[in-house]
Parts: sequence; C-alpha cells; structure tokens
Amino acid sequence: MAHRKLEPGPLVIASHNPGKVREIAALLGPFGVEPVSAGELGLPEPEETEDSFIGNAELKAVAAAKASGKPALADDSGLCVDALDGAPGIYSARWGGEDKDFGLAMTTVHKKMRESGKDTSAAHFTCALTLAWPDGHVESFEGKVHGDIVWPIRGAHGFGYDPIFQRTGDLITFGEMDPDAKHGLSHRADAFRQLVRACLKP
Ligand SMILES: O=c1nc[nH]c2c1ncn2[C@H]1C[C@H](O)[C@@H](COP(=O)(O)OP(=O)(O)OP(=O)(O)O)O1
Ligand SMILES: [Mg+2]
Repeated sequence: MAHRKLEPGPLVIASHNPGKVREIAALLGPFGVEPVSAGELGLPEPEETEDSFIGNAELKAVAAAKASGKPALADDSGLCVDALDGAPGIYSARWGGEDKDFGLAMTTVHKKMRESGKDTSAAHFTCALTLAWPDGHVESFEGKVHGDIVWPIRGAHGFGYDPIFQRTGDLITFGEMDPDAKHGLSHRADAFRQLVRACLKP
C-alpha cells in the first residue's frame, strides 16, 4: 500500500519529553519541516492507555494532530530487559515515578535483575514513531537496538536509561556517547530511517 507523504511545513512533535524532542528535531533537521513541540503549543499530555508501543504512539500522534490541526509525530519508546520478561517496556517512563527520576528507574532495573536470578544482561530499546494527520490517517514504524544493561551507570549524555545501556559491540554506553553518534544508530534512528523512506522522500 502506498504511504502518505508529509508535505513541507509545520510538524508538531507530540512529546513532552525534552530529551526526545531534542533528538527528533535533530533527526528532522535535513527534511525541510518546521518542528513545533506539543509543549510550545500548550497541548495536553494524553494518558497512555494502550498496551503496545505502536498503540501509544498512535494515541499521542492522533491527539496532537486533531488538537492542533497540523500533522504530528509521536514517539513511544522504552527499554525491554530480557531477565525481566521485557519490563519496563511500555512502562519505562512510569518507572521514573511522579518526579521522572531515572536514577531511581535505573536502580530499580538493576535491583530487579539481581532479584530475578537470571544471568543474562541482554536488553533492547524499542521506538515506535507515528505520523498522524488531522483527518486521522496514521503511518507507524518500529525500530530497535540490541545491547546489554551495565552497572554502575556510566555517562551524562542523552536521557532516561542511556547510562545503563551499551549497544552490542560497543565499549561505551549511550550515556557516554556523543549525541550525534547516538542519532545514527539508536532505536529512534532505526524507526526514523523507515519513516523517512516511506513518508519523507518523494
Ligand atoms: O533513547 C532513549 N534513551 C534512554 N531512555 C529512553 C530512550 N527512549 C526511551 N527511553 C525511556 C525513557 C523514556 O521516558 C521512556 C519513554 O516513555 P514514553 O512514554 O515513550 O515517553 P515520555 O513519557 O518520556 O514522553 P512522551 O510520552 O511525552 O513522548 O523510555
Ligand atoms: Mg509518555
């Protein structure tokens, strides 16, 4: 089926996470769209009631596109740890609690991995990106990056769980990586490449 192309012009970044908005704006840089964040437009943060990354990305993108009357791009992402049967997964943001405390969230991951008694450190990040138009049309893509959980935390770049995630074959965590390098090889970059191929190139 043919994908709908995004016309040049304003695009709402339907996220209230400044770390993500920064990464998505950087990824969109070369494509002649004008990113405006949901925060700048005063859009509400919808409750993430779906049970999948794509379900929640669609919910956030459609809400922003309908509220703003402009196309909107949402990202729903998270860390999936093998020893924890995929947790925190879609609950990755919620493990930070009310204060969005990722020091706490990373400690919780480490503690639960120890308690699991499983001897695997394997994990992956998943990123679902949905582009939605005000008429309700959506285009969705899912990207992944595989790696391991390391402890203790290392690095101060990025956001969220970056200081405990080391991509397979790398010697540094996402938290230690230059942001431009992370943009080239992350789960978000993987989903973004698919989106570009389908919806941004004529
Ligand atoms: O590259 C990443 N590096 C580190 N951590 C990451 C990454 N990507 C997602 N994550 C973790 C933290 C984030 O808070 C959660 C996503 O939760 P998620 O609901 O999709 O986003 P959010 O609530 O932070 O912002 P919003 O929903 O407004 O886009 O997973
Ligand atoms: Mg969220």
